[in-house]
Amino acid sequence: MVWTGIITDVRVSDVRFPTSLTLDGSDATNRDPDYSAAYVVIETDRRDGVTGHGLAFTIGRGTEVVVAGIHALRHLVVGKPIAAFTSSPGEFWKLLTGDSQIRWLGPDKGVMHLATAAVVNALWDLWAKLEQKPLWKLLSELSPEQIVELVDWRYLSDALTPEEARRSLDRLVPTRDARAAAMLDEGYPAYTTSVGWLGYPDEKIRRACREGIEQGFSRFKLKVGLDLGDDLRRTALVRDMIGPEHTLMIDANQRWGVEQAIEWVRRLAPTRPWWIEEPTSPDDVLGHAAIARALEPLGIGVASGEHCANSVMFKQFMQAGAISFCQIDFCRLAGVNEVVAVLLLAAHFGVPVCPHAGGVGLCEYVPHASLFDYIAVSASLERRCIEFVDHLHEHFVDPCVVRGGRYLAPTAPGTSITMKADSLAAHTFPGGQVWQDLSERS
Ligand SMILES: C[C@H](O)[C@@H](O)[C@@H](O)[C@H](O)C(=O)O
Ligand SMILES: [Mg+2]
Repeated sequence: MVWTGIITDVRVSDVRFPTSLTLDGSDATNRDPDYSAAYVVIETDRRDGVTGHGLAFTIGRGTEVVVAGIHALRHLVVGKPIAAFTSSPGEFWKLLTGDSQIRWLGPDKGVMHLATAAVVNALWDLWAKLEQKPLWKLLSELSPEQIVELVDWRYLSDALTPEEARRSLDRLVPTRDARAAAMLDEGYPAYTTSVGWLGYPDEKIRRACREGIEQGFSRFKLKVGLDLGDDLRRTALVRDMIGPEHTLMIDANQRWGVEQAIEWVRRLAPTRPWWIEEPTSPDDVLGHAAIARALEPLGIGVASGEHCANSVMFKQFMQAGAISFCQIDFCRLAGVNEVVAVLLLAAHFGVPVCPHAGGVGLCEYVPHASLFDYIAVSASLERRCIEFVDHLHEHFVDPCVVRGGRYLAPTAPGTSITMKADSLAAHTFPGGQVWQDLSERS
């Protein structure tokens, strides 16, 4: 279908939620996050008034810098026909990431990459709404050739060629429908991080574990990394609460050096964590590989990706055997196109993808990636689960739904990221009512 219409505007808001007041989202490095987003709305001249929404997740201060980054991309989008994106999304992605002057600010990393993610994902939201399909369905119905076209292969084809990717996608086409039906029936396995933010006192952790089990979760993630004594106590507490049959994961949010990570996690090993997440710098491929080698005999995997800058970095992590779980982030990578690139790489290297979703809007986004992965790319649920954090869903028009420890398949057209207008207005920084009230109180 060729969609008519011209993109007429890219509007951006700086929206922040004061989560630091309750320490929701806190970890050993990010001690007081205010879950925030640079929020984009793409407008067109179409009579149906359809708009494309997208966001880049941030944690408070600095959101204004991402907003400026999005403004810097305007000239690449405004005035373009919608069909320039929908007929060749891969070419459009290269245009957005390849501006001959802006590229100097990256390439493909940092603030401009976050800004690009918000814009790319807003374009996909627009397209999925026009098609009247949730994003996962739109992606899962693309042909293998169309999927391969989404990806910029320039820096990836030494590890995986587009022809190889197309052949493995081809093999799964006849069975896609059965997996899509299973997803609609059963949903996708989730794990919860809401039990273990670093700033939570023990009693709150106990309560959250009890609630998590009642809600049907079997996998629980706890923040570690600040104080070994606290970690020994808290990991034992969670293991005790969830019992030997359930799964515990731990997340250090980049707190340690390589050797320190190995020593610290060895001390926590008796509580049998399934993975240690972000043990060290997110850029240290060989450091992660060393940690992975040291912890493998203990049955502890290394997970990383929420700060992995781009698909080239993911390629190296996988080539080096440095991660046993790939945690794509829907808006740290430059949106859907680059997420698809990493899903293809992960399937090729046999690394399970367990998307990062600890933030505002990420739980809304990532089921689309995992459902598509299962239906069209990896066809496996083994060692795979999507993160769930139970915060701020009430601000979205089509919030994610998790039941019995599984994400239900999103059904509304788009990417599920459209925020309610009154939530957006109240949380806009610094002028929204919520921030006005807080500044009057202080
Ligand atoms: C600041 C954030 O809440 C992080 O702690 C969070 O993304 C976390 O690393 C996670 O894995 O969910
Ligand atoms: Mg994490």
